[in-house]
Amino acid sequence: MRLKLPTEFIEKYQNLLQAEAPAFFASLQQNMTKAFRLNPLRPSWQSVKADLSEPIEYVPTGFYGEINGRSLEHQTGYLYSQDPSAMYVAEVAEIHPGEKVLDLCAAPGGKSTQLAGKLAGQGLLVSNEINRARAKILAENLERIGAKNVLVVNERPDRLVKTFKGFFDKVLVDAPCSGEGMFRKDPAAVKYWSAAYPAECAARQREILTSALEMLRPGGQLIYSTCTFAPEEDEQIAAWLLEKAEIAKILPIKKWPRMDSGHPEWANDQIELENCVRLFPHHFQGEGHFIAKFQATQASTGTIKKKVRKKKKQHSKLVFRDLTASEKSYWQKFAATQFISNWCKIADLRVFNERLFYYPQSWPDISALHFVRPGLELGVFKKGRFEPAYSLALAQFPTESKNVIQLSIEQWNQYVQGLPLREAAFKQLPDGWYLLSCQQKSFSFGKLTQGTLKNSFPKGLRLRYGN
Ligand SMILES: C[S@@+](CC[C@H](N)C(=O)[O-])C[C@H]1O[C@@H](n2cnc3c(N)ncnc32)[C@H](O)[C@@H]1O
Repeated sequence: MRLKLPTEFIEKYQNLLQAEAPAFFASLQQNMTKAFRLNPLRPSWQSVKADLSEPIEYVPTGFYGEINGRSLEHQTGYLYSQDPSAMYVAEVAEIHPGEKVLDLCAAPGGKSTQLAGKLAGQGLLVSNEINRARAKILAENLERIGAKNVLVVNERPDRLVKTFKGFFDKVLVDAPCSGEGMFRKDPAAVKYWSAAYPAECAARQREILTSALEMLRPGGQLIYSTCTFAPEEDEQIAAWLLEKAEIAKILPIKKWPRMDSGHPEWANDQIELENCVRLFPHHFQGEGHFIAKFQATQASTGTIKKKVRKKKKQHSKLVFRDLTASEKSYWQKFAATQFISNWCKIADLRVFNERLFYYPQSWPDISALHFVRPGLELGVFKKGRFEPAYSLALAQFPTESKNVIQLSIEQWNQYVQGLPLREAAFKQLPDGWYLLSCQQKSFSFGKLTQGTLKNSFPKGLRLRYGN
């Protein structure tokens, strides 16, 4: 179906793009280019079952093509579907394992899952999403890829500053925007658009960025991106950032073939704005993105005077605690039967609401914040026992585990629909918890009792399967 573009949108881009405008408008009527990424956190990730015949040159883990969201490979976090232009943002961030990284506007997690892969389990990723429902989806996506060193929080950016002032090596602001690059994917974005909308979004972006700068360490890097073409939200925001005392300079971004430079003439003519990158759908295979990268000064951050918002309500201080002696023994017993080599030291574990989390002491205390995932959930203590969590199964490889049951693809399909499994062969095995694996991909823990594998697959995820 032909997309009906608003007249003011057409006039605006006719003016800005001049001779290129017809090609730009035509590209918005074309089909989207589908792509996906492989997950380097998984063992043998390069030999996953998927069509890898069209690699994306600027993303080492990226490929053009469509994946099946219900496939074993997707459900066990080997593959992630993502717009090819959105994939360049995390590449630009040039993450090194061990860094402390904030993804401030993170749901549903396209960039966070990529950033977590680049951290390779070292350092810390804090993924924040302001919208609670979206934050839960973000947590699920990060769980699925088996990320161990990620905190998922659900806060307004200004509320994060007290906890994380000057803390991060890198902050990504993939800002809420007027979404002009989403027109092809989501025609509702066209209906939402008005000539005034980019300026409204820009005001919100400035607010978010003000908080982002405060959380950057001196000399750290800020990566700013949008999926819109509006100069008000792109070059003009970059120009505004360049005027900030905290920003030393705008860093050049490598332009691969068909990537455009920023347009200084669409802001204040500062030539440095050419360092930004624009991905236009009439030049580039993808929906469209704008990316800019900034270096913070070596001086300390956090000098900006911000509007102080009134607190709506004081929420109670959440309590993380150390394990009790009996919890320690339940956990140690479970770990001894499961792990070939135990990567969770007791000192790195904390209990919150009877749930056990991998949350090393070196990580900042997030108990004053709303959060969705305070570290990797390992399991829950119930009366006199420990039950391992789904998220631990996704972060644990069959090759690292002692108690594994290998299931066929048919059994996997039944199990993820919530069904128990009964097999004669199970009767030979001792009762207890097993890591369930299919084609060497772990997907859940299951409790075996007298030959029946009870179903422990999370109820909320079961509904998404079925034939
Ligand atoms: C472009 S989307 C992020 C996409 C995500 N980075 C990804 O790659 O999957 C922007 C996100 O910002 C969130 N957001 C909206 N208003 C916000 C605000 N005032 N502060 C922070 N985030 C906000 C939206 O809910 C949305 O999830």
